[in-house]
Amino acid sequence: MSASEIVHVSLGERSYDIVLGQDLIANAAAAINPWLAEKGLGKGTARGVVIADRNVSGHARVVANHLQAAGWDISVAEVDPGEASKNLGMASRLYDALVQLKTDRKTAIIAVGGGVIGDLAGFVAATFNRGLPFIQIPTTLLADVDSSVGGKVGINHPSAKNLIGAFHQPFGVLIDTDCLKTLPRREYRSGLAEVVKYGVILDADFFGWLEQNAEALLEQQPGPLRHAIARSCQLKAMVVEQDEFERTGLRAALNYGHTYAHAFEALAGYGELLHGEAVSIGMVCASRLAERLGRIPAEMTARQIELLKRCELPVAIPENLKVRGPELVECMRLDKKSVAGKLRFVLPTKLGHVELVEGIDEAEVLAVIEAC
Ligand SMILES: NC(=O)c1ccc[n+]([C@@H]2O[C@H](COP(=O)([O-])OP(=O)(O)OC[C@H]3O[C@@H](n4cnc5c(N)ncnc54)[C@H](O)[C@@H]3O)[C@@H](O)[C@H]2O)c1
Ligand SMILES: O=C(O)C(=O)C[C@@H](O)[C@H](O)[C@H](O)COP(=O)(O)O
Ligand SMILES: [Zn+2]
Repeated sequence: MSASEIVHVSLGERSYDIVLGQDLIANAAAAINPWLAEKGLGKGTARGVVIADRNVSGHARVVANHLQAAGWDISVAEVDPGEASKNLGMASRLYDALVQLKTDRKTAIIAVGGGVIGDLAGFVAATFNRGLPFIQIPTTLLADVDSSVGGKVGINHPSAKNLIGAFHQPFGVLIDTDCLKTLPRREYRSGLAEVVKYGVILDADFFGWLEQNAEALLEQQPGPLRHAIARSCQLKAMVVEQDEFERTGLRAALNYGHTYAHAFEALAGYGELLHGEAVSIGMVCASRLAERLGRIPAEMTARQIELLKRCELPVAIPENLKVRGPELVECMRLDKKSVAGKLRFVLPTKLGHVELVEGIDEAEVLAVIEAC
């Protein structure tokens, strides 16, 4: 077993560590206790609620049993798996559970699961009692490389993704790659889309490395897997440190492909397309849009498509999904990057660099969808 590594996210008093390794959750207190102590929550106050879904109840039990054995007063709240659970109704049921448990401001919310659990539990942690300590224990590749880091938490509105939310940084992120051993293959591939995203938006060398290692990553070879997760976390941390609240436009880079993707997810019905699948198609659309506007050569889109295909991700809208036409643009208008009802897109300029662009003709936006 190799040693853990740490990526630090430097955000003043909201700073935290991402600990990455194997065989970590069975000894979670070793990481979590110091995180609580650093933030002024002493050992004697170790109280927590683990929030998980049914598919990860095994991993949640390992965490809960261990924390209990380590002296914590621990409870577990379980929600139904899947994107359809990331809503106000489920948040409300969790609030009820926290009331029942007499949750106080020193009770830590511990999210054990994928991005749905992290976003939902994080949103509840951000809002209950005006904010509870929050710990992320991701169990999907997507959550390892993206959703557990950076503090965006939230729930979907029926009309648009992540419309209701907050910025609520975790006290720490514990990534145990052994959890991925139980993850279905389709879900694993979905996470690869966000990994490819980092290469396109921030790091041409990393994109090249992914081209060299796509098959090894698909096979979950430990070395390449660990490098992909660590590099993704480093890149996300670097962006979040510079623009935590998405004010300057820098953090918007992480939204590459998401203006299209979020509309696909909402219109198809939450859960039909996995988030990473939608992001994969959305990146192809955004890249084609940049091409149509003369911002990049066709070769750059072709390289992305090739890599995404090798990651066994979709690069075109599936025939059976009714996500084309003007209603798609209406849905996109609800995107949080929009200003005064005008769409803004994250578009590549070259491999490893993107820009936030406004004033794009909607006919171009729609033309790209027809081509996808
Ligand atoms: N906050 C952010 O910065 C951010 C970033 C990216 C994505 N997201 C959000 O994350 C969500 C997608 O996250 P996701 O792809 O992890 O989906 P998910 O949380 O729905 O998990 C995928 C599926 O795998 C199951 N699962 C999870 N871990 C497992 C494991 N180890 N073994 C077996 N089954 C397991 C889950 O029960 C679920 O059915 C979307 O809602 C997206 O909007 C948020
Ligand atoms: O952390 C960010 O910032 C991101 O944009 C990461 C995205 O991968 C993620 O899907 C995020 O939830 C999108 O946020 P939203 O505010 O655009 O809904
Ligand atoms: Zn995403």
